[in-house]
Amino acid sequence: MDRRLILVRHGQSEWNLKNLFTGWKNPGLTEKGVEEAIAAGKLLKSRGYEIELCYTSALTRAQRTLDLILENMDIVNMTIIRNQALNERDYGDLAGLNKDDAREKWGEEQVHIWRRSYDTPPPGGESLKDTAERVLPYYEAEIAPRVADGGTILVAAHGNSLRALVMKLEGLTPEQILKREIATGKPIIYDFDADGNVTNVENIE
Ligand SMILES: O=C(O)[C@H](O)COP(=O)(O)O
Repeated sequence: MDRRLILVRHGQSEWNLKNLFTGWKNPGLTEKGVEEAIAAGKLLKSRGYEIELCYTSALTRAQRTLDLILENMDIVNMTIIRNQALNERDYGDLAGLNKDDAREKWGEEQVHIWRRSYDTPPPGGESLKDTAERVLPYYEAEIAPRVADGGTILVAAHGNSLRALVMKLEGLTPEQILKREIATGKPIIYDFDADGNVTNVENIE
């Protein structure tokens, strides 16, 4: 029996394009973001996956990405569970600021620490650790049991909510997660054994 989890970061958003910190703000997808989501759907369809259930965040860019993926897999009547536990990390006071302007103001290194370190939060926002502390309990309580039931579960979420999950699923250290980037619209596929251990990881494009 397959026990599979597919993670996809939303396609490029309007604020990704403008290079703005986004977090819990709610911009839509750009045309490129729509194309990325369509391509992800076609790719997953070509693999022949039968999706049992889908999860996404409370934010439009992830929801729309999931809708486009399902549409392009020719899937209708899918159960989609939306929960803000899967939202992007809250970027706090940085939300809406330009990332290059922030580098000029606070320096390259400080901004990199806010964006990629494990436990240093941006001012007024969530660190990756804080993000993991809401993503992982939700994953353990709601998603992991469904994966264990068998079939393929699809999650469309965000760069940092997915980094929190990837860190756990791949057993990465805080140093290793610092370097991990999650590309928009590129599925990451995990297979599990009956004991819930990851047996295979595949990045497809
Ligand atoms: O919330 C955001 O600004 C981005 O989607 C992710 O940001 P990051 O690349 O700084 O983690």
